[in-house]
Amino acid sequence: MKIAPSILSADFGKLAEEVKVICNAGADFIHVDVMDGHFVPNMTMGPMIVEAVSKASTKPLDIHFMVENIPFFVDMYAHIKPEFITFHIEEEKHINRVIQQIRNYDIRPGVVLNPATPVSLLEYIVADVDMVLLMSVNPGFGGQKFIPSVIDKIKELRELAIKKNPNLLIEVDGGVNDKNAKLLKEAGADILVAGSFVFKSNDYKKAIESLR
Ligand SMILES: O=C(CO)[C@@H](O)[C@H](O)COP(=O)(O)O
Ligand SMILES: [Fe+2]
Repeated sequence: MKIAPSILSADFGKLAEEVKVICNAGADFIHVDVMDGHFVPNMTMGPMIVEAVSKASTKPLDIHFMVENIPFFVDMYAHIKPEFITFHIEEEKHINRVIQQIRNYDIRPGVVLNPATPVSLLEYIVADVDMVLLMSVNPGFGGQKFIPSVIDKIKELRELAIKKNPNLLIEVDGGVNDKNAKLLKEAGADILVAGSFVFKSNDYKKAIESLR
């Protein structure tokens, strides 16, 4: 199981230090939540801050866009060279075009589903992405309560992936903790994002290990 701590819950007053510490504590990826104040009612990090995070990080970045006008954001953040860029399908009319736009930068594309968005919408997309991120909270904020219906969605997506994209990575984001991590793994998740569970603990390494 790979763990991607979300720096949304880190101390932004010492962000570079937090990134270095979390990398040494065993993070596999650094999950970066980019919010624009339109798609979600919160704003987070512009490209200059994400670039500073990337410079401090020894692990690849996993950028989660919660934004409108996705192609504009892809062009604005691509030079940072994250491992993944994921975007919400609820927002994009031309999903295949954006997937290709991300690939043209040699970045691995993924799509994100809100908790109420059905897996069936992925039938003709799943073969074209490297990752699907299933939200287990409504996006916008860290520290929210886990929505358990994501467990059935992971199982459904794993079935679809077996048929259409056996290498697909399934990532889960929102309210992940040491109580639900095992269920998420058993359902078929490959990568767990965790913000408050890791960054609000006194021992990041122990918190990451407990999720794994
Ligand atoms: O994308 C988001 C929130 O919209 C997440 O990545 C959060 O940052 C996860 O935080 P926790 O729920 O783990 O505290
Ligand atoms: Fe996220």
